[in-house]
Amino acid sequence: MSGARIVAYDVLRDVVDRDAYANLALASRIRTARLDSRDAGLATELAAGTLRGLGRIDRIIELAAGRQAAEIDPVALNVLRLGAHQLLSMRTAAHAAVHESVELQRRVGNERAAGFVNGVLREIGRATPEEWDERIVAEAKTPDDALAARASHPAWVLRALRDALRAEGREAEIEALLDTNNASPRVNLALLEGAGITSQELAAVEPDLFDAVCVSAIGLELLGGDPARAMATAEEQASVPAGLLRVQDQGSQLAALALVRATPVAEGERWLDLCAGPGGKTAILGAEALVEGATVRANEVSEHRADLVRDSVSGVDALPGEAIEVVSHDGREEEAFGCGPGGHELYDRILVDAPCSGLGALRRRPEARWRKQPGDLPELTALQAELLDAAAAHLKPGGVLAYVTCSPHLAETRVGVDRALKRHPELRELDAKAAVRAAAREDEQPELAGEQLSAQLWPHRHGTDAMFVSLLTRES
Ligand SMILES: C[S@@+](CC[C@H](N)C(=O)[O-])C[C@H]1O[C@@H](n2cnc3c(N)ncnc32)[C@H](O)[C@@H]1O
Repeated sequence: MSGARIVAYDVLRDVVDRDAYANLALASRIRTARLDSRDAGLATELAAGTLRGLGRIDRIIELAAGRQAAEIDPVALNVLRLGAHQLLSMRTAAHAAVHESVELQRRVGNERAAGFVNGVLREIGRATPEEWDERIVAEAKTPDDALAARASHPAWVLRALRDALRAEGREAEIEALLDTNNASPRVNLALLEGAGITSQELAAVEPDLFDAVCVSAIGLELLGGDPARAMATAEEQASVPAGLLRVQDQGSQLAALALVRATPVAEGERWLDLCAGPGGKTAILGAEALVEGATVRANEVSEHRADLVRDSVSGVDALPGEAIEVVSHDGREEEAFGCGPGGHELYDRILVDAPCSGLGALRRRPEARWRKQPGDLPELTALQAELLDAAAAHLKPGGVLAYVTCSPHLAETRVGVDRALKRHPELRELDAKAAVRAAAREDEQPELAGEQLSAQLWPHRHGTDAMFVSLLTRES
């Protein structure tokens, strides 16, 4: 019985039965089990792949078992899910997947259910994955249900993603997007200003570790292996200061850089990151601010996440220059902006990286699609509007406000921006597409569709999370 399979089973149970976050559970279980990097990779693919595919996998298990998933013993169901994922998506040899799953059932559950696990997985192994997909599609009630079942997304998420693509005339790309959401993304890194070496130079020094052919001007892709080890190698071999090479999605990099590239920066500018935790974009802004002669204040409502921001910017803070101020307040309150009684602080650039549904990062958060509900949206969009209003009130004339979400859901993107523009006639939208292009590598310019000035990035097109960026300025 391989350690990887036991870790994957434990993670599945942590996430499905105990509401844990898959990425945190994986890191902790892999560490405790002391898996080597090969087994860690296998455990990650088993657990994350099973969680992404849960909708499709459960449907197929139900057909093969002849009963509803809710009627199956929870331990055996999780064992079956891992086994089915190996048979349907990892193309593990059927005898190996069945044998390992039966052994796993004996180890973590009761012996009596081992025969049931054996029977259901053998039944699944009798047809090809394509034949199973035909069966689940055939019994779906609507075409949306059929696509949602095959591509393992809740139908409401599928519709929200398709609406956002349709707004750009790209509705036909929905299947490509859903398939990309189901694949493990490469680890992306950002190499911050102040590192003394560009991302292209670092990739040239360590060609076995990094590839710099990617969309963000400061981005790198990890070619494989452990990110922590790769970062340590960059420190040792290329003298990259600690904390300046960081794991970060490239869409997230482009969103932060777009705020800086939107207009020329003047010496002494004051920047505010209103919803900063855990601080990925704050670190980029801090490093850029050192070069541009600006200062950064980062605010985050949660004390714990404000501590994560402090950790995140420690590498930038160690560079000579102005330190980044990190505070913890509700971004809708005056204190977040550093206003004393009667005072009214204004900023040249404000980032509102708003709390959102996260539907743009489904690749990276394997369980997220099953946890979100359409009912979450009204509360989120109300909070996004209030944070935007508070930021607008503290934007200098001629300043730039970046409204960013890690979601392409129209209610959180265009609709939110259009409503804000109606509430604030003093605001005008800038060309975010141009700013995102200015943040991208010259030879990897992202193709950004749609007539609006805002920019929507897509996993299947740009290899990034589906980040949305709108840039607003206050008329002088
Ligand atoms: C999308 S995340 C920001 C990600 C971050 N900018 C980064 O790149 O690492 C949104 C953050 O907003 C915080 N938040 C939620 N409500 C808030 C509020 N009322 N005021 C300020 N921050 C808030 C959340 O705790 C969360 O850390």
